[in-house]
Amino acid sequence: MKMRKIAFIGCGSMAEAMISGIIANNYVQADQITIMNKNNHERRMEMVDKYGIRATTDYHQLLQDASIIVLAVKPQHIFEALSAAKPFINKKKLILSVAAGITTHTIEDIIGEAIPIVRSMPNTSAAVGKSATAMSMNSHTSERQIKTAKELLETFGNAIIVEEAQLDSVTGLSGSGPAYIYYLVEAMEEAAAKIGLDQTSAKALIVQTLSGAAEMLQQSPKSPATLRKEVTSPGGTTEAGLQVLQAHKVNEAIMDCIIAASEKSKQLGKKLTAEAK
Ligand SMILES: NC(=O)c1ccc[n+]([C@@H]2O[C@H](COP(=O)([O-])OP(=O)(O)OC[C@H]3O[C@@H](n4cnc5c(N)ncnc54)[C@H](O)[C@@H]3O)[C@@H](O)[C@H]2O)c1
Ligand code: PRO
Repeated sequence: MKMRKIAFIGCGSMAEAMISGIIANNYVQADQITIMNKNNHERRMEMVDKYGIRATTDYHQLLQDASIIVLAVKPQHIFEALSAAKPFINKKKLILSVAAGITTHTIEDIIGEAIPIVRSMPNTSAAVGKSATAMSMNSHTSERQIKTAKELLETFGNAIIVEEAQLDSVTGLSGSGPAYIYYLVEAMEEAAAKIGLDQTSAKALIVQTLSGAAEMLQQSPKSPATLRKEVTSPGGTTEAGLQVLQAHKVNEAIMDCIIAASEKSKQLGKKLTAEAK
């Protein structure tokens, strides 16, 4: 177990997903994590009670002993949060941002100092230790700090290192990705009800189907297209279903969806960079 202290600026859904993974994996003791949010006292207390972590409303208290500062506020609140935190940030502390679209350059500009920054994009499956995370870092981040950040991110899933320019694409693909899957499941549940299946049976069948398909994709050397063809008997039921997806151009819709999300990540970054100047 590491002795370092971790401060979370922002304690919403992404921070909670990360904290639960960090604690479940004994990366640090719960009381080495301190959180702060904007003004939601109840939420802070809920997190303290649930995880045994600390909470504060004071930036000095939050950051004075922290060696890792996790930035987990919405992109539009980064400027405000970092401006308040700035007096307590120095180059000995590692900033680990999860904010969509916000570049390490923008963070450095707001702080006004050359500090180590890791920018990452996890997803909410961190809550069950299954996040697909990508990370990149600025040139002030040491090898040791890169290792530290990767280890921390790996407490709640897989983490890969990418070029920072690729992080907006990662955001559109896997950062937002769980939502696309949940959207699909919502539709599958509605369909199941329409064709006469009860909710409990439908949920069990859908979840096992998803997890089985994910396991196949992981374990089998076959491509997704080959695996799809193996389910699709000529003239059979799957073919009848897939024809409807093709008629609705669902593959194009999915591609457009991921492109739109990654474009939005780029725009969020540009907007904040412009505002920060
Ligand atoms: N939710 C996701 O699926 C997901 C996935 C990957 C990355 N992210 C990124 O994580 C970040 C947080 O997203 P979220 O979904 O957890 O949002 P959220 O709205 O659930 O949480 C945001 C938190 O920031 C706090 N906050 C706002 N302004 C603040 C300030 N000035 N000082 C301190 N705290 C402040 C809020 O009180 C809240 O606790 C975003 O930047 C988002 O891009 C989210
Ligand atoms: N959730 C955040 C958003 O929707 C970032 C990736 C997933 O902006």
